[in-house]
Amino acid sequence: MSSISVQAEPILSVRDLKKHFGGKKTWSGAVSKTIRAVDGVTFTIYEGETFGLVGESGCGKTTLGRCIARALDPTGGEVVYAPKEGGAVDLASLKPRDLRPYRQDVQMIFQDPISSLNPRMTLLDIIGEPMVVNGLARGEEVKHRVGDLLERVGLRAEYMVRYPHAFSGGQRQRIGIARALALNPRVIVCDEPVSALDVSVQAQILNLLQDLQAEKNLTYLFIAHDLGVVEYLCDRVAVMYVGQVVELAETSDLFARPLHPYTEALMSAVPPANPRAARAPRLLEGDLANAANLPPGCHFHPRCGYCVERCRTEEPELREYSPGRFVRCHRAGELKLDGVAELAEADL
Ligand SMILES: Nc1ncnc2c1ncn2[C@@H]1O[C@H](COP(=O)(O)OP(=O)(O)OP(=O)(O)O)[C@@H](O)[C@H]1O
Repeated sequence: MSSISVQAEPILSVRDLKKHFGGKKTWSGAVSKTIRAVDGVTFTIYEGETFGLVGESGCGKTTLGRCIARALDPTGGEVVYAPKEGGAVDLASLKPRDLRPYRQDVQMIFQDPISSLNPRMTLLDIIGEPMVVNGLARGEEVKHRVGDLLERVGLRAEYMVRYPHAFSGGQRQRIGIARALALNPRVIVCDEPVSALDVSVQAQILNLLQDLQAEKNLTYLFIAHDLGVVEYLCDRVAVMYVGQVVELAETSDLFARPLHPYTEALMSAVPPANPRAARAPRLLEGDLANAANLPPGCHFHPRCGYCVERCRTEEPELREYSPGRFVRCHRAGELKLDGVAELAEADL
C-alpha cells in the first residue's frame, strides 16, 4: 500500500457532484424517468494517494469516474482541480476549449483494454497520437517516447509496429497504461483495471501501477468491486450505494470496523483469512435500489437488517463521525458491525 505524506495537498475536490440520465421528453411527449446515477457525491483526494471507490455493479462508480475525468458532463456540482502551477479550477463547469489545458492531467484506464484500444491502430499510433495532438512531441521524438513508455510498462519497444489484437489481456492493460501515461498525467482514474485479468496477471499490473505511482507521484482514483484489491492498494476508500457515498474512511479503519451496514454486508462476502474458519457469509440480500425510483428514507433500508422506523422515512446525511471518517446512517456508532480484520481474528 502506498502511504500519502501528512503534508499532501488536495488535488481533486468533488463537491455535490451529480449525473442524472433521462428525464427527457420522448417522441410521444412522455418524460423518461430520471436515473440518479451519481447523486450528490462529495470527497477530497490528496496528491499521491490511492483513493478507492467500491460498491455493487450499477451503483454509479464508472459514471462518477467518467464525470471526474470529464469523459461525461456532470449534471451539477463541482470537480475542483489544483493544477501544478497553483490556483484551482472547476473541471465540471469548464467549456471544452477552456478544459483543454487540464484534460491531459486527468487520464483514465479502463476495465476492458481491448474495447478501449482501436484495433486498426498500431501501438505507435495509439500511444503516440495523444502526444502529437497535445503538442508534446513530433516526428522521431514520438517514436523514442513511445518506445520508452512501452519498456517502462514491461513491453518491448519494437512492439510499437504491432496491433492490439497481437497481445494478451495483461499486455493490453499495459498498453492502456502506457497510453494513459503518454500525456504525463497527475491523476489517473483506474476503472476496474484488473477485474478482467487472471489472478496471477492482476498482481503484476497492480505492482506496475504502484511502481509508477511512486516514480511519478501519481494520484489514483481506483474503482473496484474486489475488496481484497482495494484493501491491498488503497489509502482511503469511499463506499457507494445508488449514486451516493455511504461511508468514507482510511482503508484499515474501514476494514477493521465498518460503520455502515452496507459496508458490513459487502465485507461479509470477502473470504476469511483463515480458509478453515467456520463463518457464515452474510451475503447481501435483495437487489440494488433502482436509481430511477429510489426508496424513501435511507436508500439502503429495504435491505438493511438494522433498519428502524426512522430509516424508512428520514434520509440520513453524510456526516463526519470522527475526523476523516464519514458515514450516512442514522444508527452509525450505535451498531457493533463486523469488519474483515475482526472476523479473521475471531476465526483463529
Ligand atoms: N448512458 C446512460 N444512460 C442511462 N443510464 C445510464 C447510463 N450510464 C449508466 N447508467 C445507469 O447509471 C447507473 C450507474 O451505472 P454505472 O455504470 O456508473 O455503475 P457502476 O457502479 O460503475 O457499475 P459496473 O460496476 O457494472 O460498471 C446504472 O443504473 C446504469 O444503468
